[in-house]
Amino acid sequence: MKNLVSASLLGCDLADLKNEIKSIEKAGADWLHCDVMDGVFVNNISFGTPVLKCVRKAASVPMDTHLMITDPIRYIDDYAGLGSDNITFHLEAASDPQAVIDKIHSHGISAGISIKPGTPVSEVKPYLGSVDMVLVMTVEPGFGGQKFVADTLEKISEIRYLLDSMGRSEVNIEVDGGVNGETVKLCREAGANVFVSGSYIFGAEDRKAAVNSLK
Ligand SMILES: O=C(CO)[C@@H](O)[C@H](O)COP(=O)(O)O
Repeated sequence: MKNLVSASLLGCDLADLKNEIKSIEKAGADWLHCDVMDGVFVNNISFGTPVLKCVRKAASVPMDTHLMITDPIRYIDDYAGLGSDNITFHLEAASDPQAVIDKIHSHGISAGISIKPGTPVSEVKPYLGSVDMVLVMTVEPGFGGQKFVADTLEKISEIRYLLDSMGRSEVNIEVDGGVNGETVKLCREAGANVFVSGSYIFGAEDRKAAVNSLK
């Protein structure tokens, strides 16, 4: 399975967004990871539709939208409509996760489901047959620059095992939080193939080398 790097815009200089997008695309990022936070599901507020519309115009690579918001079904039409290629929502934030997956799919785009470090695999298992990606948070969602939580590796292996047993090996497993040149190896060994990175790649002197080290 191909390794992909999804650059988290939360780690860039937001006052220079267009140039930052161009720079990280030139460095080889495969996707742009856009963290939408509502200050309720997580203790932080980031950006929303007005900013992502501008990101879509400035970017050439797929937009990987990560909704860290309560009751995400309310906003699927908006984030699909502005040009997201994938929308990932949190299992913990949705009263009917299957309805959210179906709504994302009704727009003809990829659907991801995410779990926080404390959420067991058993809770996401019922949805493994219908999602295109599982995002395992490797930090508590809300802030960039945190330390990788190694306990999450076991969950990645378990999800990869379940997907393989179901004949769904093509489903991506994405990891997000504290991903760098070292922790990426552990994630890959456990079965992840999409690596979200903010501070490690945007903070690097040589962004191309940093992106390559993740691939
Ligand atoms: O979703 C989040 C945080 O909630 C992430 O996408 C972070 O933005 C990743 O940042 P680093 O840990 O790579 O600095």
